[in-house]
Amino acid sequence: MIFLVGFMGSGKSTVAKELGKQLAMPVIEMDEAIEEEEGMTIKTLFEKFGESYFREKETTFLKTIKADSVVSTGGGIVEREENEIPLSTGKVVYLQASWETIVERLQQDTTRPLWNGDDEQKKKRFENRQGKYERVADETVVVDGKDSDQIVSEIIHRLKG
Ligand SMILES: Nc1ncnc2c1ncn2[C@@H]1O[C@H](COP(=O)(O)OP(=O)(O)O)[C@@H](O)[C@H]1O
Ligand SMILES: O=C(O)C1=C[C@@H](OP(=O)(O)O)[C@@H](O)[C@H](O)C1
Ligand SMILES: [Mg+2]
Repeated sequence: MIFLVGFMGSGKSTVAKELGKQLAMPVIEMDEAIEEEEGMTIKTLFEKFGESYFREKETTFLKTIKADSVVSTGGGIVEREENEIPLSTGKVVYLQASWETIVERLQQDTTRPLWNGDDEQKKKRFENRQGKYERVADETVVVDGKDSDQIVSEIIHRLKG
């Protein structure tokens, strides 16, 4: 199992697809799976039931993953300490992006419920999570200025070595 972790916009969903292809492993996109189970978008789910409801679903789903796969987690997977147990059953790869990269990529984004409010609030969330990603990571890959092919190659190289 390979878990990709990192802040919103670090490229987990994009990289997971490519990495799965290259390694011929199934890809599990946690947000998509939760959207299917709940029959609504993450955005609507947050609006209707709030963040803690989503976190429950996220933790429950994470625990059910059994197949050897590439898992694209949501950026908030590190918000609950109990998620560290299922994460520790696989290799955790942290896609580390700078604040500038995140802002550039998510400037126009309206789909992520926690990518809202003023910049200071968003940056606080970003800074608060850095140590948490580092804590769960087996490997850290800096993504700034790299395309997904480069990132995928680097992940494969790291996991081999
Ligand atoms: N290596 C990359 N270089 C430039 N843009 C990227 C890269 N990886 C992803 N993106 C773009 O950044 C945005 C967020 O990517 P996404 O894979 O959804 O991240 P995450 O799942 O970590 O939130 C998307 O618009 C995506 O096309
Ligand atoms: O960082 C977060 O708390 C979240 C990140 C999102 O996934 P991405 O990291 O793929 O954007 C999604 O799970 C939800 O909107 C909450
Ligand atoms: Mg994603």
